[in-house]
Amino acid sequence: MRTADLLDLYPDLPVAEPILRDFGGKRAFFGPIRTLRVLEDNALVRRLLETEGRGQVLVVDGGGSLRTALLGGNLARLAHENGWAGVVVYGAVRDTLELAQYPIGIRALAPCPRRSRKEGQGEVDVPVRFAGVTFHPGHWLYADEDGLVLSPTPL
Ligand SMILES: O=C([O-])CC(=O)C(=O)O
Repeated sequence: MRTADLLDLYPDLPVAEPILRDFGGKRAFFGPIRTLRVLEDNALVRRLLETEGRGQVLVVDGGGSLRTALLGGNLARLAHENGWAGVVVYGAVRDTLELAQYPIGIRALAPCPRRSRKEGQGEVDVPVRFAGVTFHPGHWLYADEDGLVLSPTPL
């Protein structure tokens, strides 16, 4: 269902502030949320995307840093191959031409050509907050051209 229709039905659903740009090959996507909190280190992003996605959406709180890219073409291909519905990054991505070729949702603040560290620092499946909303692991995310909506249950 379109996010606008969801909001007509459920006007109180949390809507993220429109600060994220669309980089993926699929503009509308949805799924249950997994989360990560990292800072300029994307080893955990790879570790999660290496697992079966089963239609989930990985939400990465990168602290809003635009100094390094947390996702690029290789990780986007991995996400697609492993069945993730999308990746939402509060931070930067790179290889943007390649990202647009994979039929998954990808949202991020901006592009940045510099790679991230690979140390594996960060937290997995903790509630993360950005764009004025809190993303809880296990809650559902619905995204399309109009916005990004959250729900504690599938709609
Ligand atoms: O490996 C990285 O740090 C990110 C990247 O460029 C890719 O996913 O291709």
